[in-house]
Amino acid sequence: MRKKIIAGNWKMNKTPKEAKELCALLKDKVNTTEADVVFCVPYVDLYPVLEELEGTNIAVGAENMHFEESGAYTGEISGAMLKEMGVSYVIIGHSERREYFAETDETVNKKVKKALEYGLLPIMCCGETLEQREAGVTIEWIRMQIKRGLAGIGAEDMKKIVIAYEPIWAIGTGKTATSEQAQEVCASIRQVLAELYGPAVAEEVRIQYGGSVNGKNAAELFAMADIDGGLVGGASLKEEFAQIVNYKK
Ligand SMILES: O=C[C@H](O)COP(=O)(O)O
Repeated sequence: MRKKIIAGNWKMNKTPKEAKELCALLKDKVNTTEADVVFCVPYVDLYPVLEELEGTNIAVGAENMHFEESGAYTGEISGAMLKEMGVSYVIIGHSERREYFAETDETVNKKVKKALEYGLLPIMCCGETLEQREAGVTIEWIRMQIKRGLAGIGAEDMKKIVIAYEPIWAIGTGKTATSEQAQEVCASIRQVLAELYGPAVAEEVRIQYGGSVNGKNAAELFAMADIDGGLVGGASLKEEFAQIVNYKK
């Protein structure tokens, strides 16, 4: 049985002071779940959040990292820097990074490899646009993103990676994929993982759904056979996140 993993992606929200306040509001309320809980926060919030969450079961993640070791990459952050701070997870290839910061499956692949090298657990994102869904190419597109993102990664490393399926049309729009739509794609991701790594590895990998997850729809989405939790944007910035994390209660 796969353990659920529910991660908040704060995106470009919360100053360090506000980050501490949000942690203080949420930590006791989310520390009680059986699921793994991760707060993925802006770089400048990592220290205050790590400090505020010390002694809880809540893990801390970054929202991005660079694929190079170090060097002349002004404004970038390396895997080594994140690891030394005590960060556990890192989101890689979010659709907003692909859209606004020219990330490609190739850079995603390099970042996933570098994260693993530093013992960071990647949350690798994939997802289709509305046009792709309407054109009926969703599964084909997702299969390609998964294969390219994971190129050259071995089975043992694969077990450490979390895949987040986020249909772009459902992000921040209030338009959630139905649980059947989300399940269909998550099952197809597990299928491609089985083809690449064998069924045993595919069964171990955790696949999240993301896109307008909220306190009301979380239980139904997370009850689907191949959905092992969520990557939550907007609702992770408020008390509602506790409701999502405690979806069983
Ligand atoms: O990473 C999180 C997703 O982009 C979902 O964002 P949302 O929950 O605000 O739709």
